[in-house]
Amino acid sequence: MATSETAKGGCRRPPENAKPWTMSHPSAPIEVERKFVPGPEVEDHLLTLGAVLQDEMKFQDSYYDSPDLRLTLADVWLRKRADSWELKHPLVRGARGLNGTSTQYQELNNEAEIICRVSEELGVPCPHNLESLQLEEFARFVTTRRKFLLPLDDNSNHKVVVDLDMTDFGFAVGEVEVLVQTKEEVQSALVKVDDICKKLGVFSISPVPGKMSTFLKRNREEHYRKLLEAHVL
Ligand SMILES: Cc1ncc(C[n+]2csc(CCOP(=O)(O)OP(=O)(O)OP(=O)(O)O)c2C)c(N)n1
Ligand SMILES: [Mg+2]
Repeated sequence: MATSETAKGGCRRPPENAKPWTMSHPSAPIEVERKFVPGPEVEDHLLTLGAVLQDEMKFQDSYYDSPDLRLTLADVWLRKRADSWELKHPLVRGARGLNGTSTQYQELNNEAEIICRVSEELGVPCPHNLESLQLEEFARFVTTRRKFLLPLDDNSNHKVVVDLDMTDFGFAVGEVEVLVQTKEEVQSALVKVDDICKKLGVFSISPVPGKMSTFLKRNREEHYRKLLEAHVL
């Protein structure tokens, strides 16, 4: 996480000849994830697989976009979780993070990098802080999460995390997630995520809606419709 000095002290711009949206970022992990509908027996199945409850947490997410929804229509998701800014975007600019029934997004947690990426997407010069971009909050909700960690197996060195989430608008969803550092690792992470979903008995052949998609469907119909039209959700 950037210190506020880093964030306010100016953007670290990429080199002139770089195309940052199409590069891999050594510091930015790629989240490979599959959502599922959690049944009443899912925790028992997790324990049978040797998972341990790593954490129980409650956090509020606030999501931001420009008034013309330019970020989310490009499948770029800017949020403030607790006091930290976070950005998720597809691995290649113009592509989508939803690939079949799983998702792959690069995650940024460094505030200076986030500011530059957001301003790049908006087509404006990179400012010193996000507030200057006059983004608007379009969603805010609280999630209660039980985070399970699965044991490493012999065939894969991927750390698999399973989150069981419940939102303050009464929506429950589960996620099987692996973080990798390079695009080359994505395929094997996908295999691992699918394998765990099958072992948990939660493998679905169609995409399972997440918290955001459900929030927008219930609260921001027009925004939801535009994202469907743009094939973002
Ligand atoms: C199935 C599916 N999920 C997300 C998207 C796109 N998208 C919508 S909102 C959004 C941002 C939130 O990502 P998600 O993993 O759904 O939320 P959460 O579990 O709270 O974040 P974590 O704690 O794992 O970092 C994305 C990527 C999509 N198109 N399809
Ligand atoms: Mg997630």
